[in-house]
Amino acid sequence: VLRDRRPRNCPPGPTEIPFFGGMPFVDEFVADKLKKNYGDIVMCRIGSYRLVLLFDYHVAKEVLARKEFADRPSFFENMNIDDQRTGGVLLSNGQQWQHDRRFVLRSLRDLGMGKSYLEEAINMEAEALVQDLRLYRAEAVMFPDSFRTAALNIIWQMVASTRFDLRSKEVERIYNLTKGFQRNFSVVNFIPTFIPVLDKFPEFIKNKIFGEDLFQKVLGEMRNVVRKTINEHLKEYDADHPRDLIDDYIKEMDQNSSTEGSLFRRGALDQIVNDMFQTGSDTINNILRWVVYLLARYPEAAKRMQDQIDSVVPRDTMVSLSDKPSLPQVEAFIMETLRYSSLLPIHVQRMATQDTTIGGYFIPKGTLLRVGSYSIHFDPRYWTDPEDFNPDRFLDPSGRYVAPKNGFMAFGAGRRQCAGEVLARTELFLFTAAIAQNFDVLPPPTTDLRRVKMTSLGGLRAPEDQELIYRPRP
Ligand code: HEM
Repeated sequence: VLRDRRPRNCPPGPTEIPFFGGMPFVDEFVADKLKKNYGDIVMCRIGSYRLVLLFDYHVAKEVLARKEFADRPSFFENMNIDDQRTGGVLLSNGQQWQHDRRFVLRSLRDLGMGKSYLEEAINMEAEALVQDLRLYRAEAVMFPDSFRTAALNIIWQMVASTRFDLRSKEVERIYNLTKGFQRNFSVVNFIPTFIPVLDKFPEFIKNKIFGEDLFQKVLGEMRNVVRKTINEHLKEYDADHPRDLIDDYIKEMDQNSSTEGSLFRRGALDQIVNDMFQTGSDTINNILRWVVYLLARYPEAAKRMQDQIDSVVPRDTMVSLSDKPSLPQVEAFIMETLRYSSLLPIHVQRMATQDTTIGGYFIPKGTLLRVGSYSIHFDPRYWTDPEDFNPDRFLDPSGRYVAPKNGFMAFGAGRRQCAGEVLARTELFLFTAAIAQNFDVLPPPTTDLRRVKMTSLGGLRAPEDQELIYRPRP
């Protein structure tokens, strides 16, 4: 207990109980209270770990770029489906992470991230989405399943050359797997991770109390889906015609098969594909929920966007990336959606790999680190009237789009900045433009959208399920 005492000159924070720690769970509201009580750099205990939360943009940007904060926590490896548990991008560290991240960025770029091939694929999906929304005939419906399928289709086409029908049942099955963690897991499941002594309990007790077998079951199901897809690719692989990210990787494995210690390994590929699934579909699905919710809640902003689209693109033509410079209203709406939604309100954990300091405070090795992007995005030091949804904040007096200089943290920063940012922004632009061009999104008559609560499922902040009307524009 004595050894466990808080070291001197650590950042301020709530009282700790030696050995057991402090708070079990931090969401954006808890984080906001911590910021109000203790300032921009706060330390709290989560079980046996110490966690530093950063709430100031400049501090966060500087710290995220540092080498000693580039790692994810070591317990992330428990969620890795690689047999060596070191592969992939999101959960891994060190040489294998660098290697796999470089491969993923290169492969996504070669497959068209930000290029016309990708634009075609996204616009095909956007067109299918528009057709699907028309099928509801302006009746009030909950957020449609087609959002999640369209999102999954883009990443899955790049990774595995597969596209699903927007109402496919197969997608529901795959998607439920990626949601499995979120739906089935509460903070209780992670208690043994944070209080390692509990990990020594007998298996049946851990299963009963902490649902550990459920965790392994979901992980196993994901591993099966991923492995089946890769095995099919291995059978069909043609070295002269690589089709997608999996083929690109198989090619590298082939070419490096005689190199001893090559990091191109089957297990790493399993986890890379899993990463793409986990990071590439639900993020877009949830940000699309935000887009339609905000279109319905702020009809004046929607109208300004629609008027501009109509003045640039004929109604029967899809908006393209080359129209972007002429559509600052769309760009501004998207930036404000990213700020206002703060989709990842508290970013993915990093971990200090050595004793270090932040803002003059001592940070011991092994301390977890998270950035409170929700607090940063609503910080009056960087944003005027931050509680207002106001796309105009990104437009200059002549209506030109102006990128924010400070205070924006939606995709993280530094070495582990979101690997799919370009893809996400491209999807967001084309999907938002397609929906606004084709529909007036409206609340059902007696619904007050200001009352809609936000959920934080799996760490993604989004409006809870909500009926909206997608009325085709005349
Ligand atoms: C609006 C959508 C998205 C948002 C707001 C978002 C945000 C983020 C954030 C905040 C991080 C953590 C960065 C850090 O630790 O500093 C991250 C990591 C990551 N994102 Fe995204 N993301 C989005 C969409 C995507 C998409 C579509 C992909 C698909 C490829 C993707 C792939 C990844 C990966 C692979 C990582 C891990 C990077 C690493 O650890 O090196 N993200 N994202």
